[in-house]
Amino acid sequence: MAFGLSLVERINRARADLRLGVPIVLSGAQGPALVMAAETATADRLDALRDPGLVLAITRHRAETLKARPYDGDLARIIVPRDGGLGWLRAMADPADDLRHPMKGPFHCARDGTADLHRAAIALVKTAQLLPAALVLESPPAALIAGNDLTELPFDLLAEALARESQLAPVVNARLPMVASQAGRVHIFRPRDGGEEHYAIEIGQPDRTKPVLARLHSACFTGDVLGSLKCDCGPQLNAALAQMGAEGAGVLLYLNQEGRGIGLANKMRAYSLQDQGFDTVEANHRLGFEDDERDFRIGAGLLRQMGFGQVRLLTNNPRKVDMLNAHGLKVVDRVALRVGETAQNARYLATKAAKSGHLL
Ligand SMILES: Nc1nc2c(ncn2[C@@H]2O[C@H](COP(=O)(O)OP(=O)(O)OP(=O)(O)O)[C@@H](O)[C@H]2O)c(=O)[nH]1
Ligand SMILES: [Zn+2]
Repeated sequence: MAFGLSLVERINRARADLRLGVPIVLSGAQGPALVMAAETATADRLDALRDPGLVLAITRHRAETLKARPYDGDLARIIVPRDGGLGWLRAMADPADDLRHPMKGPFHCARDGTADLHRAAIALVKTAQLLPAALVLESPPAALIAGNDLTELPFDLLAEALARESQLAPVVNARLPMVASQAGRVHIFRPRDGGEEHYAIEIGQPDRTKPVLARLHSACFTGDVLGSLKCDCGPQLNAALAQMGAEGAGVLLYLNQEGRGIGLANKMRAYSLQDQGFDTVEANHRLGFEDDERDFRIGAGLLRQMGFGQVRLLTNNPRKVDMLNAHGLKVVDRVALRVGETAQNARYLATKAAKSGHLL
């Protein structure tokens, strides 16, 4: 292994930079481009980037709300107006004040050239769990790059690197007696790509030659820890563990994909939009996200790595069944998990059934 930084290591550095409001460089055949996340951009750096060619890349979902033209299909490249300051930028990225200030346009959108660079910039900003909006300046003045020690990524390799299935290394496992079962064991897995750690809770000693009772649970701080009434996550977590305890065997994967993969801060933004009347899917879209940003391959990879080939899957989500079947697991049975319905989450559950294909 070379001593210098690998692409994955550079990507992690770039992610940290973007979260801090530091620009990064995407370099390609057309020369370098500067990228900065709209959410964390500072006024000084925005001023330094100001140029007639400065573009704000947003996803088609955000563009739809803003009534900007997504000439590139999945995204729009809005030319940053000369008087577009930090307030304008934040309001473009963050829908919090959309209803109070609905008319932000008209916008001029770029349609020449390709948007591959902008697409890669948005993907990277998303993996930093920031709002999916990125400032992009192609062909920047050399003085902005030279000597500024900015993290540089080869843009042509970026999309593939970000889409690659993450490999998880087992770190440690230890016994954990729980209310649901005395015979609990927690395994910690760490992705080699620098992403979030994920956990497996093994109950008893499941026979690897038979289908195991399994659950893929996505982290929900509000539901799992705080007892939120807005979703059914906490009761689902406890019911799944209880069923595994009662049967004496099972495996629950606790995947750190909070808010269906958008992170807790963005989920709270979505909750705030839900208080303005939007449903769970509409709220994600207004923020610029897909309704589900989770990488379901992680669960399949973890189960395989732990030696499981067949599962009885506790879920109401047919996408989880399809994903496991497509990635080397055999779902021999889907076990429904309907618990924790409240007056406050009735609309949320109805929306998941109507729009996300959840089974009632
Ligand atoms: N973005 C967003 N995420 C939410 C919202 N409510 C709950 N979540 C997240 O949704 C995820 C729920 O995941 P799961 O329990 O795996 O649920 P599921 O995909 O509905 O499937 P099953 O529970 O298996 O039927 C968690 O990551 C929660 O944090 C919301 O309104 N917006
Ligand atoms: Zn939840």
